Amino acid sequence: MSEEDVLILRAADGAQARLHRHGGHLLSWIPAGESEDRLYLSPLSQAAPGVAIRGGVPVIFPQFAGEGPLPKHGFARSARWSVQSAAPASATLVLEDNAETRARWPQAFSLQLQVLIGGDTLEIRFSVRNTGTQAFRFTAALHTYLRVNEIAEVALRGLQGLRYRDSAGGGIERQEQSSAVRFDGEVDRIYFDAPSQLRLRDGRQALEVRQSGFTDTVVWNPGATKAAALADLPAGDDRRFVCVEAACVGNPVLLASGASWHASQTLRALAGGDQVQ
Ligand SMILES: O=P(O)(O)OC[C@H]1O[C@@H](O)[C@H](O)[C@@H](O)[C@@H]1O
Repeated sequence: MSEEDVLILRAADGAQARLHRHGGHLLSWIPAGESEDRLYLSPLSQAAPGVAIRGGVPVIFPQFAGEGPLPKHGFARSARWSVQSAAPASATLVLEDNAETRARWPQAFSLQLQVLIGGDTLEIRFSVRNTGTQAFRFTAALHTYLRVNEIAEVALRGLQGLRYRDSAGGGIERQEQSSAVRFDGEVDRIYFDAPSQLRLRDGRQALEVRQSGFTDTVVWNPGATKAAALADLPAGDDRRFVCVEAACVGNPVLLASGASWHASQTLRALAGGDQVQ
């Protein structure tokens, strides 16, 4: 990955983050007082044109997965973003429509991704402005790869009772029965009308995952078999992350000409994962 396109954030309290202009991609986040990354980033990631970085926080826009005619997960994650501002503890990146995006999707838009760090918290604010003369619809997500020590020890709480689409199980709709989602093989689910707060624990450490403006939460881990087919993931690294994605999939957003849509995902590092339920 070309280092000249990487932005480094450092808060006065020691929190750190790194972003890449390719995809407007958050690569890394280390909370204050910690020494290890809370995000997973594949060492085989590439930031090449048309390719998405594997790990960190890919920005999915204007189409989640295969929910429309565009290439999987849309084009924002592999487009080159501009830096609007960068301060020690925050940065704002922007992507506007251009000849390349209009060739794929004939809409005028301005995307803004703002990353703020400090203490135990990372906030990612995402906004979409319709700068054209006609309304458009989109689906979107912040496809966050959370680093975990061992996937078998992971429990994700807060989804019990929710309706979800089981994408790994033929797209059937089910209702979550368990108080904690656990990972034993492929998990690929879109939880609809998700709560604003979830908790992820993996034995050693825990995280609070909040979202606002996004209506759904996608939970994904490829499991060993599907991971083996991902050329940009080292063998065994499917055990080192779980994606908890703040998303809008079930009800695409309809954005009128001149209107803006705002959403965010916030991560808070919690110490002592074993004690956290
Ligand atoms: O390999 P990609 O294109 O980054 O997609 C990763 C995964 O992204 C998730 O959001 C989807 O639910 C999965 O179905 C998909 O496999």
